[in-house]
Amino acid sequence: MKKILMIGTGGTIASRQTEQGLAPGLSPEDILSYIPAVKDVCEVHTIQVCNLDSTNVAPEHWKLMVEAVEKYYDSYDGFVICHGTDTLAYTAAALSYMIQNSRKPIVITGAQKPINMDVTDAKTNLLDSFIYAADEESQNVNIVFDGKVIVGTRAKKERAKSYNAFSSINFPYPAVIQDGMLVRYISEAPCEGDVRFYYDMKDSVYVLKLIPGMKPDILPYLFEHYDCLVIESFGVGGIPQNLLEVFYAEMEKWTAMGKLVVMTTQVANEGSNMTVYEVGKKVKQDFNLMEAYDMTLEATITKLMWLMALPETDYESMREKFFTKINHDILFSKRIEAEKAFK
Ligand SMILES: NC(=O)C[C@H](N)C(=O)O
Repeated sequence: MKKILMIGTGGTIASRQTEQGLAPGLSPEDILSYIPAVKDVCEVHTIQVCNLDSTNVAPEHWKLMVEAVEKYYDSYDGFVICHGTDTLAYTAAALSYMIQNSRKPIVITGAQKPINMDVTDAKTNLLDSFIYAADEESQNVNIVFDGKVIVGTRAKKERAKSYNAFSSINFPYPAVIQDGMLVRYISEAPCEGDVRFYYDMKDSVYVLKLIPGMKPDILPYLFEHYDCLVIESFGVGGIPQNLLEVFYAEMEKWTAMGKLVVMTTQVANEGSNMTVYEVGKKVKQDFNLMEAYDMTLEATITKLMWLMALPETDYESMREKFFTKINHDILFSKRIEAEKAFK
């Protein structure tokens, strides 16, 4: 029987009703006691690294999760992390960069309703997670939620209340769990070589969401105070005319300092392509801007945090690494090649 370590971090799954509203209070052992059927799936031990509503989860807590996985990596066959849903997609993406090439599965799950409620998705999500974690083929970082498996870099919380809170963006669901049975649609070759753990994440990233009529006055502040600016543009990508003058002036300084600007889109599905419209093509040409293409915003942000913390990484190698696929995060390799030719 497989040995799985369950790592508690808090979230609704671990929450109790209090006078101030729902708050995490259950221990991993308490949570586990609600799914006695797990004894037929795998042997589970538990630890807790924090007990937070995931609104409060930050890079320092990702580090605690990575530490727990590394410390117990050789003693267990897989890991199930219980997490709040609000920032679960960020944590799954962050852990995809912080724990790479793991032959053992790291499964992240949570729930929309506490496990101690009569009507809850928590029991199914948790039991499904153990079923997935105990499967021989499972590896790397994945989310198990509402009967679906979502690759760690591909999730987005798209529903605030429903049980099907997460969607897989620009990537298929590799597996589903139906009536306690794992159905795998996509198999991949087992990871070879050693698992790699990373601890440093540089959080000097700002996400600027464009709105119609936005004024350029915020740009100099952002360019001065952050090492990386992710611009959530409209459609396939472009910069509005009225921002351009300030944008160009700041970009000259910014790129000379080796800081990063990455363009992405507010549209959840299908990704960016700045070369389509005049509003995007020229800016991209002039500044050799990076584009997130089909990556999720969560993956884009956490990949940049990971990249910026790597030792002695210059702009060109950061750019190269940003476009290198990790845990299925980016697929538009043809476009990337075109982009290289485009420079
Ligand atoms: N469903 C949930 O888990 C939401 C909760 N606020 C959290 O993210 O911790």
